[in-house]
Amino acid sequence: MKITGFELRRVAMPLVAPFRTSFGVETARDVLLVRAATPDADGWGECVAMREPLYSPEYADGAADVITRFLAPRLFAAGSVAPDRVASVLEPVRGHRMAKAALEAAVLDAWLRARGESFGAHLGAVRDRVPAGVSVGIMDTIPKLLDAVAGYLDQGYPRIKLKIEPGWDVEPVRAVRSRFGDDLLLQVDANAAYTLADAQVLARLDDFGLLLIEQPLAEDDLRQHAALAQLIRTPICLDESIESAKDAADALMLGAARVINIKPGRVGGYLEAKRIHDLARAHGVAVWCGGMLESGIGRAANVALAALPGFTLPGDTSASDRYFAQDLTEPFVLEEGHVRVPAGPGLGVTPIPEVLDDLTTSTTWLPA
Ligand SMILES: CC(=O)N[C@@H](Cc1ccc2ccccc2c1)C(=O)O
Ligand SMILES: [Mg+2]
Repeated sequence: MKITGFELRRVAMPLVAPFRTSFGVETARDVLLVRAATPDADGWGECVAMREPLYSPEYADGAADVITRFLAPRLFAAGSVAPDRVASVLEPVRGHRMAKAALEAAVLDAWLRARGESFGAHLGAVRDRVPAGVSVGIMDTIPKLLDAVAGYLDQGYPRIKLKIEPGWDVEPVRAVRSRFGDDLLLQVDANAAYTLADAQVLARLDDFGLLLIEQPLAEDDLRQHAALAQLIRTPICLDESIESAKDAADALMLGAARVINIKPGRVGGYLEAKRIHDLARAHGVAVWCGGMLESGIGRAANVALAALPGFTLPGDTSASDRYFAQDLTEPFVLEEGHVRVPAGPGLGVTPIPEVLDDLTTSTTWLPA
């Protein structure tokens, strides 16, 4: 695929409500979008890096810089690049997986639009809609948490994920479980806030029949997660720790995880995400699609990925209005607890020009 250039866009998207996790509070999404310009079609990719390197070492300005100075030039120098060659062309540049994932997704989207093939069809989707879970932030009080959960259940969300941290864990989970009953699909996400010394507290969560506990320990604590797995009954799911299929293989072999949260940006792209899906499936291990508060661009690709057969748990593929009053694309809506997989060529969605222009804070054109 001949690339004539990449456009980098920064887009400021206010959140409908502050979103608090163990690593901080977000009130707006600072999105880095990549548009791949080719003679046949334009393609879009979303870089999921946060504005600050609080979830992982990448951050939006850094991703824009590494794309501008090191990644885009390599793709231009490679001449015509097929989507499944992008990762190997960029491999000599160490790390920067979220930046690389955005470029690969934009090239893949352009290539698929030119061929009239959907993202889902290309990845191997077997469903035309996927169940959508919702991630609920840390709240000031338990009554406020219960109100928020009640609101999401009223909207029809089939799975609730609660952010936890030391001091906000057993009691909120106990309150949600006792208020909404034992049949509620309920899980927690610590975003690496605990250490092995907290095993006793984490073991108290075993009483609540959780689907999983996500990333209780540090992202480089693979051995410690394997030790924790011997001390608690709740299945451990890894997020931040899994940056490649190799990491997934290590985690499964070590017994550090029984479930994997797949985030295409975190693992370097949708093609690596599919490889992790295939590996987990071969081991009989469930995966689900995580979320990074993506706009409709990243959300469309995530929903297509979540339609693969091994995605047997609801993901954080919430409707657009979970985060944004106005999405960049036609909004993803919740219908009987599911969101539809776009069926059109490529992502099947495109940014709404007037919305994009209204929310864009900067645009950079990188000519081939
Ligand atoms: C839906 C969910 O919980 N996502 C992440 C955490 C997270 C939280 C806040 C974010 C703010 C800006 C960008 C990415 C973010 C990711 C997770 O699963 O761990
Ligand atoms: Mg997580």
